[in-house]
Amino acid sequence: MILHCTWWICGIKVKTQPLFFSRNLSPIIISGVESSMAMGDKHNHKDNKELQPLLVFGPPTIFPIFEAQNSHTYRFLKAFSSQFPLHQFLTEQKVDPSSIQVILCNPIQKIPADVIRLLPSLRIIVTSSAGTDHIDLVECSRHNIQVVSAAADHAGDVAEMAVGLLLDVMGKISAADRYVRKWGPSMPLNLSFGSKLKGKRVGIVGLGKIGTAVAKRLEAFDCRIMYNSRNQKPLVSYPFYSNVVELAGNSDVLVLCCPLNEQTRHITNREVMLALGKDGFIVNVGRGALIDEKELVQCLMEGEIGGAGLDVFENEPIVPNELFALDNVVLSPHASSFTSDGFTETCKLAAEALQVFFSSN
Ligand SMILES: O=CC(=O)O
Repeated sequence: MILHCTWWICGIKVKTQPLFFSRNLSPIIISGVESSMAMGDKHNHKDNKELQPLLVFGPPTIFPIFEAQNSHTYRFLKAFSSQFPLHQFLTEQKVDPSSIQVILCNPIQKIPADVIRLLPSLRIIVTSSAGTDHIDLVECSRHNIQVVSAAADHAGDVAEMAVGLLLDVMGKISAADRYVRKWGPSMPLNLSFGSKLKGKRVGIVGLGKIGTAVAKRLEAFDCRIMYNSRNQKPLVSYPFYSNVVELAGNSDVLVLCCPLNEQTRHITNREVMLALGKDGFIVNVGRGALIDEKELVQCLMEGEIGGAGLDVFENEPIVPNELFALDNVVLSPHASSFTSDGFTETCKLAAEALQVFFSSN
């Protein structure tokens, strides 16, 4: 059987094969970090039936990958090439899946059980994310495959994105930007007013490292912080709500920061959004499936909530079309942790993880 990886750039299938070999000549799949920049492109891989690769890494991307010397993938490859003698393939390649020992992936690229079963020599999966919900961990443990998160400590980066999305959607900054770009000399200023963040009641769902970093930053805006998490935290003085509907009912803003698991999937549903109310805002920097996306789209379209700032989506990189037409939504391509500094650190950690693995196994 032949493993065939295809990359997409700006919706165009390119014959670029991001495969290279580690020092013991086991192929490593680079599954490209830029694929997380893929939202908004209609030509996603689901639409393309002409080619049926076994694995499709790198759905349509916004930026050219291999030309851009400062692109994430380029830097990712470079980080590895200082550790391993790499042979990077820039033309279409076919690889025997039984020789693959390593997968490098980001949180958008699902590694389900059937992919794992296709790779009998797979020994380690290194993900650039803190979350591992995109990997079938049960199947990995069944086959003794190590899963490593190489995410740098990016709580601060994610928190900054959360605050940015919130300021943007409440202040209508992106909507205003779109408006000004079409602004002719005779066009009246008719953009509706935004809301201020100062003094708002903010309910944080998941008060871990990221949630705490969000709270700290929002305190500077005189926001009143409250939270929901699995358990009340004894050393935290913010009001605790064990029930998310009640938290929403007492908040002007909900910020979702918790990991995705069976307890948190769709933790924000229509009932929560109705409790938040027509002037309420939601920011999601956790995982798309923390919100029931269909119900979110409906609530946004019907004005049941004021707006949403979303860095994550339920079926990335697919974004519901309805959202593109809405001005009360700000969209970001699961990019909160990809600051330049953070990503450099992640590359280093991923390279170290592989080095440690191969020197001790
Ligand atoms: O999504 C990003 C992460 O899990 O680190």
